[in-house]
Amino acid sequence: MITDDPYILKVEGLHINYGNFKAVQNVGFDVLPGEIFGLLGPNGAGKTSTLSAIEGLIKFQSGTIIVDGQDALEKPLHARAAMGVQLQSTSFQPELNVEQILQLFAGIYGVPLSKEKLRGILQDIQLEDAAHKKFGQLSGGQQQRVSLVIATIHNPRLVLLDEPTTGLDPQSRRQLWERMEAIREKGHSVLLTTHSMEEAEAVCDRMAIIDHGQVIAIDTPQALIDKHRHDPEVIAVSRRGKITLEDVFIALTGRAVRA
Ligand SMILES: Nc1ncnc2c1ncn2[C@@H]1O[C@H](COP(=O)(O)OP(=O)(O)OP(=O)(O)O)[C@@H](O)[C@H]1O
Repeated sequence: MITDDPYILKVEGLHINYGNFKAVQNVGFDVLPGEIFGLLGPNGAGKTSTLSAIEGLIKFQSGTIIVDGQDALEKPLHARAAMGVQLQSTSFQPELNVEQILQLFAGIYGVPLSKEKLRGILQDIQLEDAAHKKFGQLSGGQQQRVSLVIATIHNPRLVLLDEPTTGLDPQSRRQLWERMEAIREKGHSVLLTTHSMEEAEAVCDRMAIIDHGQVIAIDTPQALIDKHRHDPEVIAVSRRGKITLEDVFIALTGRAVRA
């Protein structure tokens, strides 16, 4: 199915079950070109499951996922070519060094990688001196930079990042935000999951809050605050007299800690 819809990703009526457990129920949202879109939700809400279904890594029971105008089930290769996915560190062969990993993935995506281009990439991610280090020997921030380069090496229109800044120091986190914004400036899009309200406010153009496998709100971070700032529950959870996105999030998803 080819569509001329304005979005780069459209998810509709997505249901994901693990056995009898309904992890994702009727989830729907879309991501526009040149947009950074955040998926937020408490632990176990269904964010990673949703991302994994979009990436084609897990089967879903029903629903539609359209990537770059094509149904991801009907045209999985087209969908994958349009997407860049951040891999887990366990996806990298432990015996390969940074340079070899970049060469390997450039080869997989059919991207020519001359010595100059490779050097340019390493310079850009400040890893010239670590080119011969194995992935596991890199710091968390360095690993994150390599993962993002690999996810974007084929210049995909949509980049999917699952909690990309968890564990990063403020400097690395800022740099990653700037890299996401550079993707947006090209007119490409980022879909990320995060637990950080600060991150959502700093970089997300729009966000969806997912709870118990269902989308309970979609809007810009500021619009969510403005819409709910007078809700009694939001006022009740607020601290120091200031209403924040986190207050709105906790009021909407409840104060109970998830398993
Ligand atoms: N392979 C699986 N088998 C069974 N249950 C699973 C599986 N993967 C996830 N789940 C369950 O599905 C629900 C949604 O999990 P998911 O990882 O998508 O949530 P999440 O929002 O990404 O959570 P977190 O913020 O903790 O990463 C959870 O209850 C989880 O325990």
